[in-house]
Amino acid sequence: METVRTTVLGYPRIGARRELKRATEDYWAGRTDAAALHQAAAALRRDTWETLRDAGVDLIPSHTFSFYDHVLDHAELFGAVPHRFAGLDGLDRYFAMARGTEGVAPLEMTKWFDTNYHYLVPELGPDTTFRTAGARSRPVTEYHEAAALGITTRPVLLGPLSFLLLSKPAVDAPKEFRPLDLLDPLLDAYVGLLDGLADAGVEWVQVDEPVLAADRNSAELAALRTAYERLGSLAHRPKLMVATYFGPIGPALPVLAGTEVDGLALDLVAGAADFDRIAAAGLGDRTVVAGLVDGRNVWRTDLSRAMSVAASLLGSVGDLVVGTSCSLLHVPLDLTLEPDLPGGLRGRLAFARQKVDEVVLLGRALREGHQAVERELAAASANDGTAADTVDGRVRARLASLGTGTARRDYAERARLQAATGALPPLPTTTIGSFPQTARIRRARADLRAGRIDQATYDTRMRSEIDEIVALQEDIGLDVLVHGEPERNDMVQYFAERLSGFAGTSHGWVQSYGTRYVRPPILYADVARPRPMTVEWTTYAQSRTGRPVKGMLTGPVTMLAWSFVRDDQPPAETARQVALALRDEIRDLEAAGIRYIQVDEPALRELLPLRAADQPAYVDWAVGAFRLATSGVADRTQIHSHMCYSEFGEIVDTIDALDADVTSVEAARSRMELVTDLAKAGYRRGIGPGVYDIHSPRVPTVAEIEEALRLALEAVPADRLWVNPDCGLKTRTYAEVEPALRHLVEATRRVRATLPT
Ligand SMILES: Nc1nc2c(c(=O)[nH]1)N[C@@H](CNc1ccc(C(=O)N[C@@H](CCC(=O)N[C@@H](CCC(=O)N[C@@H](CCC(=O)O)C(=O)O)C(=O)O)C(=O)O)cc1)CN2
Ligand code: MET
Ligand SMILES: [Zn+2]
Repeated sequence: METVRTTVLGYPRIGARRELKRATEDYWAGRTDAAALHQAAAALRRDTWETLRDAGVDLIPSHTFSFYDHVLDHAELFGAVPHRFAGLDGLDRYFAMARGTEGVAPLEMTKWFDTNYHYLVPELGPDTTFRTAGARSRPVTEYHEAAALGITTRPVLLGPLSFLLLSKPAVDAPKEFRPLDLLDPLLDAYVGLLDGLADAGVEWVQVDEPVLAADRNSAELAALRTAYERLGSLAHRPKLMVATYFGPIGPALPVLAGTEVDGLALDLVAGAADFDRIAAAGLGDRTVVAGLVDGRNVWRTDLSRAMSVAASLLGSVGDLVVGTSCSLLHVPLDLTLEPDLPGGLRGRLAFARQKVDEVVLLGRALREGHQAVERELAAASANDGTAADTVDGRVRARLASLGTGTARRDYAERARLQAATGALPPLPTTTIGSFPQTARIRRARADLRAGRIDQATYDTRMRSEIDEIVALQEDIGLDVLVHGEPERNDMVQYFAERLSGFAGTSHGWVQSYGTRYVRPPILYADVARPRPMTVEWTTYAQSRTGRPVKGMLTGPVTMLAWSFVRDDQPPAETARQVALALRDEIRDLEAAGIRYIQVDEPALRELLPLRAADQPAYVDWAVGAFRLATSGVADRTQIHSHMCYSEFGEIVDTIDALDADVTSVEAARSRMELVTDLAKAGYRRGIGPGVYDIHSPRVPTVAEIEEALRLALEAVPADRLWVNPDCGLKTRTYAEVEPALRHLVEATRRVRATLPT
C-alpha cells in the first residue's frame, strides 16, 4: 500500500485567547511598538507549528499567518500597492491599506466566497508593476523560521488566477482593463518567488485557487492553463500542490491534469461531486490531498465513511494525503476550552484542534489498518450524539399547518396606506440599528458575566444607554429612531442566546475581518422562541420619544449563515423554524405598537451558491423563510430590511421577492451606482442607499452627502428614497457618529428644500 500521509490546509491564526487581537489593537493604540507585535506574531506561528507537529500531522503548512488578511499579504508580497500609499512603508503602510489613514482611503473589503470572512480587494491597473522580494519575502522567511524550530513546512500561497480574479480595476484604470490582463507579469513574479523558495530548500508549496469552486468561463480556464503550464514547466521550483476549496473543482480538473503540477488538494466535503471525476482525470502518480474533514463546520467527521472514500481513491492517484476540506481558519480553535456545552452536543463536535486529531487518526487507519485505531473509532462513534434531543414536536406541527401561506397585500396598496398613516417627511432619515458599542457597554456585559453585577443592574444600565441614544437621535433630528442595540453582544449571537436549539461558546472566536471576531452559535436542534426577545428594549425606547422607533431583528438567512448549522436536515427546513420564531417576535412587536420593523439580511448574498446551477433552489428557500418571518403583519406595519456588502446587481430580483417595504443597502463606496442598477431592474419599493461609508472613521461632509442624495434622486423618486448610513454604527465612536449623523440630517434638509411640492 502507498504511504498515506496527513495535512491541514491552514489553521486559525488569532490564538486561543485572541492574542493577535490584543497585540494588534495595542500596537494601533500606540501602547506597544512594532517589535512587540512581531514578537506576538512569531509566538503564535510557533505555537501553531508545534501543535500540528505534536499532534502527528505529517505535512505542516506555513505562511498561513496574517496580521490582517492573507489577500492583502499577497498584494504586498507582489508589490501591488496603490499610489496613494506611496509615502508609507512597513507595518504602517500595511495597516493603512487595511484600514485607511488620515485622508487616505483603505482598500475595499468584501466577503471571502460564501464565508463570513472578509478580504481586502487588491486594486490593479495597466501600470501595476509586480515584484517579489524573493529570498527576503515572507513565504521564505517563515519557512526558515519554522525550520529553525526543526519543523519542515509547506508554504501556502494564493494562486495567480485567484489573486487576479479577486482583485478589481483601480479607479483610474481604462474602462477596458481587466485584472486578468496582468497574468503574464504576475507569473513573472511567481516564477521569482518559486525560485527563491526552491533555493531555500522548500519541497512543496500549496497554491490556493479557490476561485475554481465557482463557475469559470473559457477565458478564465485558458488563463488557468497558461499559468500552470508555465509554472509547471520551470526547471527550478518546489513541487506544486494546487488547492481548491468551498466546492467542486469541476471543469478545472482536466485543465490542471494537463499541466505538470505535482499535486491537487480537493474539497471532498463541499465538493463531494469531485469524487467521481478523480478516477477519470488521469492523475497518474500525482499526489492528491483528499479534503475529508470539514473546515467549514463544527461537526465530527464520520470517520468510517471518510475512510472508505479515502481507501477507494488509493488506486487512482499517486500519493494520497488525508486533509481538511479547506483551511481551518473558519472554525473555532479548541473544544476543550468550552466546558459549558450541553452534554449531548459536546460529543458531536470537533473544532480546529479536534479536526487535526481526526485527520491524523484517518491517516493511521489507512496506513495501519482499521484494527490499529479500533478503540479511537469506537470512542468517536459512541459519542455521535444521537442522544441529544433535537426534535420539538410543537414547532414541527405549527410549521406543517402553516404551509407556505406568505402572501401580503400588493405592495403598492400597502405603500399608499403606510404613507397615509405614517406622517413622515419626504426622504425620511434613519439609521441601520446599532450605535457605538462603547467600552462602558462592554464592561457592563463583562461585569454581568463575571457576576460583579446582577441582571437588574445590567438592565438598568442598558436602559440608561437607550435613554442617551434616543435623546441624541432626537437632538440630531432623525425621523425614525432606533434603540441602538446596546444590549446585543452580536446581532446573531444575541438571538441565538434567546432561542432554543442554539448553543453558544465562550472562546469560539472566528476572525471576521482584521481584529473583529465573532463567536458563531451552534444551531443543533429544532428552534423555538421561549419568550419575546426584543420587545422590552424596543418598547422602552418607544416610551422615551414621540417619534417612531424601528424594531430591529436579524433575519432567518443571516441567523443560519453566521451560525454553525446542523446537517441532519436541509437548511430550508432549519430556516423555516428560525423564521417562525421571528414571525412570533414581529407579531409581538406589532402588538406592542411598533410600526416599523427591520429584519436584517446582510448575509443574503453571501449564502448564494458559488455555482449558478445551485442558485435557484437557494433563492427559493431564502425568500420563503424571509416571507414566512415577515408576512404576518398588518398592512400599515412597515417591514424594513437591510443588506450590506454591495454586489446586489445579481440579486435585485431576490431583494424584490423578499417583499419588504423598504430596504437599506450599502452604496456609498460605489457612488450610488447600485441605485441606478435597482431602478434599471424595475425595483419599485422603498430604498435607503447608504449615503456614507461607516467602515471608515472619516466623517462625511454635508456636501458629499448632499451629492450622494442628488445622485440617488436621479434614479429613485423622492417618495421612495430613505436616508441612512451604509450599515450599523457599532464599530465606530461617538466622536465620529455624532457629526456624521448631523451632516446627514443637514444634507437631507437642504435636498428636501429643493424638492417640488
Ligand atoms: N456575526 C456577525 N457577523 C458579521 C457582522 C456582525 O455584526 N456579526 N457584521 C459584518 C462585519 N463583521 C463584524 C464582525 C465582528 C464585529 C465586532 O465588533 N466584533 C467584536 C466582538 C463583539 C462581541 O462579541 N462582543 C461581546 C464580547 C466583547 C469582549 O471582547 N469583551 C471582553 C471584555 C470587554 C471589557 O471588559 O471591556 C472580553 O470578553 O474579554 C460583548 O459585547 O459582550 C470584536 O471582535 O471586538 C463587527 C463586525 C459581517 N459579519
Ligand atoms: C451587518 S448588518 C448590521 C445590522 C444591525 N442592525 C446593525 O446596525 O448593526
Ligand atoms: Zn450592515
